[in-house]
Amino acid sequence: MTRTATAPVQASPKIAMRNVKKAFGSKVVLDGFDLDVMPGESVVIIGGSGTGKSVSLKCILGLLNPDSGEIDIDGQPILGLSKQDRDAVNAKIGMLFQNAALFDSISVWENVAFTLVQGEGMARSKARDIAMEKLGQVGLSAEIGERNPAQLSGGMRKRVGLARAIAGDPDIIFFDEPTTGLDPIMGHIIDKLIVKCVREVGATALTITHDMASARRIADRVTMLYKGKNIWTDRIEKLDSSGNPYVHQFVNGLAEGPIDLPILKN
Ligand SMILES: Nc1ncnc2c1ncn2[C@@H]1O[C@H](COP(=O)(O)OP(=O)(O)OP(=O)(O)O)[C@@H](O)[C@H]1O
Repeated sequence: MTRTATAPVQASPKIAMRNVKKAFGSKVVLDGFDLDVMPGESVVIIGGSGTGKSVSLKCILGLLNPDSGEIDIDGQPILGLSKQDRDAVNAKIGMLFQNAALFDSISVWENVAFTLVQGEGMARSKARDIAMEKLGQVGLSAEIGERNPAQLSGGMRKRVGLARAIAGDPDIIFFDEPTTGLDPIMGHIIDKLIVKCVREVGATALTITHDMASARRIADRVTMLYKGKNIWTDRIEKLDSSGNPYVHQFVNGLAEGPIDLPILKN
């Protein structure tokens, strides 16, 4: 980026989470989660199973209400919004679900066009054209668009889920474990498609994963969640030289280290 010496540009975050706390009964899951995601940036949240990665995404989407803290999107506080205002915020967000979450009772293109038709009231013929274009962006033909999702492999279903996530040209895309259930080669292909599509749409991306190979391919920055807090946040290139023993243990999948594994206590 070119900047003039006299006018430094300091963009404000697309997503800002400040001291977000969330407990379920006595179980504290988020205990002061802080994260800024800048416009056009791809941030990956890593952390062990049950550390609250999904809970943090659900708090941004309004599916869960934090107990305290602040979440802003485009500088606007989004906690406590009316349903109508919340829906308007969520209309800016695309989501690729872990299992792709396709409806098997309708065709592939109808899945991709679902929000355009149901949410935005777009005419079916126009929505179909957009769906076919988005399927093309993820490398799927119009012939696939006419098929039933049940006929597709896991990798193809992920591509359809990605096409649906970008169908509305969202400002923000969430990726929930995008490579789970895929073989390493298909995981690599999906990661490359994610990077390409996020760039083409010009979106800001937030991904949760424990697939470190995937994180390295798609992240600009990474934050590690442990015991409800971000214990380390930095550029992905710093992952192997973090100097943080928790990050080191997690990234290298070591059985020995400082990470407290509740499962070993049962
Ligand atoms: N609606 C809920 N009610 C009660 N507990 C919940 C609820 N949602 C999540 N939890 C608990 O919060 C903790 C964090 O869950 P979360 O799904 O965010 O973990 P995660 O880091 O995404 O894990 P994984 O990598 O295994 O998907 C878990 O102990 C989970 O049981």
